[in-house]
This record gives sequence, C-alpha cells and structure tokens, in this order.
Amino acid sequence: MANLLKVHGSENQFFILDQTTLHQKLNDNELKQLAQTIADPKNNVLNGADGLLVVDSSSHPGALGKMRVFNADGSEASMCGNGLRTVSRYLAQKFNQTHFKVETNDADLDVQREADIVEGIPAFSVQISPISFDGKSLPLENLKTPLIDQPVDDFISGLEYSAVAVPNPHLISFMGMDQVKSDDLVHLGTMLNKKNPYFTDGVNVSFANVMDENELFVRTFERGVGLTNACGTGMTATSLIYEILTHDGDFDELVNVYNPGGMVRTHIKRTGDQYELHLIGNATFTNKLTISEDDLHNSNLNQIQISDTGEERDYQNFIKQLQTN
Ligand SMILES: N[C@H](CCC[C@H](N)C(=O)O)C(=O)O
Repeated sequence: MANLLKVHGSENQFFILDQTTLHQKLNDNELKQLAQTIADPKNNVLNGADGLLVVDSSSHPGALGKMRVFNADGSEASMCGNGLRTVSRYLAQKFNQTHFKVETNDADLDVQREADIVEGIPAFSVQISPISFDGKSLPLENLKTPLIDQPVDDFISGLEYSAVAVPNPHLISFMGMDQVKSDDLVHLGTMLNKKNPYFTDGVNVSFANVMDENELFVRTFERGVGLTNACGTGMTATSLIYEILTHDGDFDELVNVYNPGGMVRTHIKRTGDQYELHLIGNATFTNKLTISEDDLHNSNLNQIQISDTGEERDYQNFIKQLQTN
C-alpha cells in the first residue's frame, strides 16, 4: 500500500506523494496523469486540489529531499511556495530536523521550522529563489524587460504591470480592492494562459491592493490551475514589486499578505542588486490517504482510504480570528 497526504498552505491545496516509499516509482506520465485525476473535484477525492507535490530523494549537500510540482492540469512548474512549506514539514517530521534545504528544479532552497502560528498550526519559512526580471527567464516576449509598473495596451487598460520569475513566471498589478475582486483577473489570467504573443509558457497573474504600509491583499489566477485561494510565489513576487516601488536603494522589510485563504508573511531584502526573499506561513496536513501501489500507477482512485487529521478545524479557527481582527 502507498500513503499520500492532503495538505495546504493558506488553503492552496495539494496532495503529497513521497516516491521513496514506493516499491516502484511512478514515471513522469503516471505522475502527470495522477495530478490531473486526483486534483479534479469531479473525482471526489476530498474535493480535489490545486496540484500534486512529488517528493523524492536528493543527493545535493544539505538537502533532505527534492520537490517537484504538478499543477491540476498536469503541467509541471519549477516552484511552489505554499507547497514547499508543506513538503518542508513532511521532510522535517520524516528526518526529525528543523533547518535544512529542499532541492527544487532551479535551486536548493533553505527552509526552517518557525513557531506555530497558533496552537495546532505549524509554520515554516521557505526561501524563494532564483529571481529574474529578464524576458528570457519568464519567458516574456514582445515587451521590453525588466517590466516594472508599466501599462500594456493589450492587457486591461488603466493598470500598470510588473513581471518577475521566482523562478516560475508572475505578472503583478496593484489596484483598488473592488477591481482585485472583479472578473478582470480571470479575464486576463485566461487570456495569458492561452496562446498569446507575450507569455509563451503561460503566467501566474496576481492582482493586489495595498491595504496599508507593508499590508497587502493578493488574489491570483494560477497557470495550470485557475483561481486559487493563495499562491505563495505570487504573494512573494507581489511583495517584492511593492517594496521596489516604495523604496530607493536597499531595504529589509516584513510584509503581511492577506489572501482569500488566510494570511502569510514575506521577508523581502535588497542589498545592492541582490534580492533575498522568504515566505513564512502555515503548513497544514488535513488528511492521510492510503491506496494500493497498483491503483496509484493507474490513477484508479475508487478504493482510496481517507482519514482526517483534525488540523483543518484549528486552521479555520485561525481564519475566524483573522477576520474578526
Ligand atoms: N501554478 C504555478 C505553480 C504553483 C505555484 C503556487 N501554488 C505557489 O504556491 O507558489 C505555476 O505554474 O508556476
């Protein structure tokens, strides 16, 4: 039998599969198929998810494991900030360590257990890297880069846009709260994740409102998923653009980022032309799942066994307390 976890970071929900626990690992086609099947709410496995996080071993120094990210549509992404917090907790518990690295597509990232947000809600800090404003890194074509706070005629008029890879691609715009919550986000996100002359590999689109100094509300249409409750790399990229637009020279700032799924904190630092980004927030495990390895290889989910960890209740109490503050 094989075990999976249902997890979330700020209600950005994933299943975790640790390939090292299997007699035979799933191949890439099977992983893509599993992501598409288990994430689809129509298949009634805990109402689906935003994607599948695949853990494997790592030979890199200091890394306790490797994380791969499959979106709900089966596409693979280079990074997932909310997901990395949950994978970090999984590896921390598996190896009884609290500060280590996790290998990801483009970098080995520093992760650390933080104090529980409140009783029953473990929290982790994860490094977000590498960072690039270069068109080739996003990729972004037919627009001059770096794109920082500029209007783009073919996008929604009246807004200014910024684009950054962390290393997955993000397009960010600041506006009033009503427009953040309007259909404009789905309209632009859908347009830029179909064939278009700009983001040839798609893009995560975040609309943000500046509630107060170092207090943002961010809503994201994710590449390969659609609207999610939160996007960790999106909230971090948005915080970076916010600090760049509000500072000349070096800065070292903590930002509270609210989102439809709760709240995270980002730590954004610039020293010369170097940036250091960290994302801090919950790593909640809501369910444990058991399935035969055969069914896993065939994405046959009819016999999957599910148990509840009870952690979602603690998280929902945290959200209620956030909303009353
Ligand atoms: N949809 C993203 C991957 C997941 C990122 C997001 N869930 C996060 O927490 O960073 C992409 O295709 O680049």
